[in-house]
This record gives sequence, structure tokens and C-alpha cells, in this order.
Amino acid sequence: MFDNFPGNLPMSDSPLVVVKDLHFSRGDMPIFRGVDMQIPRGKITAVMGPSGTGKTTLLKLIGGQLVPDAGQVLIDGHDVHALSRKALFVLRRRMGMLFQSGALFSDLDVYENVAFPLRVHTDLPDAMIRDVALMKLEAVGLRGARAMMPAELSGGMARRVALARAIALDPELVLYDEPFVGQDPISMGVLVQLIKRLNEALGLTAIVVSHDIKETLSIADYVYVIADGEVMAHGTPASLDVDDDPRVSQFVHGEPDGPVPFHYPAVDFVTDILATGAQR
Ligand SMILES: Nc1ncnc2c1ncn2[C@@H]1O[C@H](COP(=O)(O)OP(=O)(O)OP(=O)(O)O)[C@@H](O)[C@H]1O
Repeated sequence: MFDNFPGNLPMSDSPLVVVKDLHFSRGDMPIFRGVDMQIPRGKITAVMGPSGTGKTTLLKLIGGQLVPDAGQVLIDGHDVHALSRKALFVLRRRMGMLFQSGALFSDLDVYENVAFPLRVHTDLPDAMIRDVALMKLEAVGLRGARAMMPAELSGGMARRVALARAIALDPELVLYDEPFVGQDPISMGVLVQLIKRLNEALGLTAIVVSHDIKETLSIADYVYVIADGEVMAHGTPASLDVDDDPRVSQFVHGEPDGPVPFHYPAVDFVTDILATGAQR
């Protein structure tokens, strides 16, 4: 009876997430013009591309926070945008999200931040919540910091607590949006390894959106590069490294100059400067 309920976990080699001919616009600005992707199970897939290309938007479409104009996102065969609210809620429990803006609750200590999703989404007794929360904090190396308040944490520690919270419900799929942003090289290295280790230990499927090309490629099993509303390239890090498309090469090697423009589309600069009147 519940065979096709999104809470079920069929074992399969098929991709966990399939994005089919996705179209999405913001007002009259097209963001995606037919994006296709397959996110393999149990692997880390990186989504990269120039700034403003829609990577965060893509994660929100996958998570069901945004609705596409056309096309589909299938998670384990379930069309995310065709689900009832209840079924989407159940499906979301199988996803952990570590968003750039996903700040910790500043009035809850570290322990309560990690326990929060368990309290909201489960009926577990307190003793079990404690075990799970401490296990997740142990996994990110911060069991000893359980009584600290978010304001007392370094940026790296805060990101690790947010990660512990994101995996509190044992998600199958974790969406990371710029997990390394604002980190010093040491805490960045710690986070990179942590994401890799957690993925292996918990058999997670991860989608990582990041500008930190070197770090992300060092842990990614597969990479999609998106630009101009489309998938520009995809493959393993090694195959992209030797891709001779200059746009892919510019991106993968982090070169500032190349075919991928630095500027957001705008009218000609001189025309803009010479324009008169009060317009901005
Ligand atoms: N709430 C919103 N309303 C209108 N436009 C938006 C909104 N959020 C994002 N956009 C626009 O959608 C486009 C894609 O944004 P998005 O944040 O997905 O890009 P990104 O690739 O994640 O960027 P970055 O790498 O710089 O974080 C941008 O042009 C942005 O200005």
C-alpha cells in the first residue's frame, strides 16, 4: 500500500536525483533553459559555474522551495513538484540542507541546535534525542562544545554545528550551498575532509555548490558546470581537467580571463556613464 510513498528507500543503482529539461525564470530573466542532470547515489556531485548562474536556485528547485516553469525534478522517482504538501514534507525529511544563510538559532546552545530537527520531526524520547545529537556532534568533532552558544563559536565551528544539524535526521541526500565560504584555509580543509568522510561513512548522496574549485574538485566524484542557463559540461574532475572547451578550462582552472564573462549583462559602459538625468 505504501510502496510508492516518498518515505520508502528502495535500493537501486539508478540516480537518486534526476533533473529533466528544467526551465525557470525570475521575472523575464531566464535562469534555466533546459537543464538535465543525473545525481548518482552515494556520491558527491559538485555543481559549479559562474556567479549568478543559478546554482542556489537549482538547489531550491531540487528541494521543492521553488517551482519550475517547465521540466521535472525526480527524487527517487518522485516528482518533487507534483507531490502533495504532506508527501513533500516526508520527502524533505530525507534531505539535509546546509545553506549559506542557514544560520544557527542564536538563542539555543549547540546541543539544542542539533536536537532541534529531532524534536520537531520525531517523537523520540529525550534520552534517544540525546544519543543522536551527541553522535552527530561527535561526527563533526564538536561533542565537547555542546554547551556553547552560537555567538561563542568560530565561523568554522558554526558551520560544523550546522552540518551536524543538517544530518540529524539521517538524510539520504544532503544539499550543500557554499559550505566553505568565509572559512580560513585550515577550517576549510577540515570541512572538506568532513564532508568527504561523512559521505563515505553514512553513504550519503551529496550535491555541493561551491566557488572553491580546488577544494570541491578534490572531493567530488562527478561535476556539473552550468552557465548561461544550461549544462556547459559534466564529467569526473579528471575528465573536466583535460576538457579542451575554453569555457570549461577557464572555469575548472579558476582563470579570471576567458570566454566566461566577469560582468553581469549591462548596457555599454560608456553609454551608461554618459547618460544624463537622475536615472541610476
Ligand atoms: N529572490 C530572488 N528574486 C529575484 N531574482 C533572484 C532571487 N534570487 C536570485 N535571483 C537571481 O537569480 C539568478 C541566480 O541566482 P543564484 O543565487 O541562484 O545564483 P548562484 O549561481 O548561486 O550565484 P553565486 O554563485 O553568486 O552565489 C541571479 O541573477 C540572481 O540575481
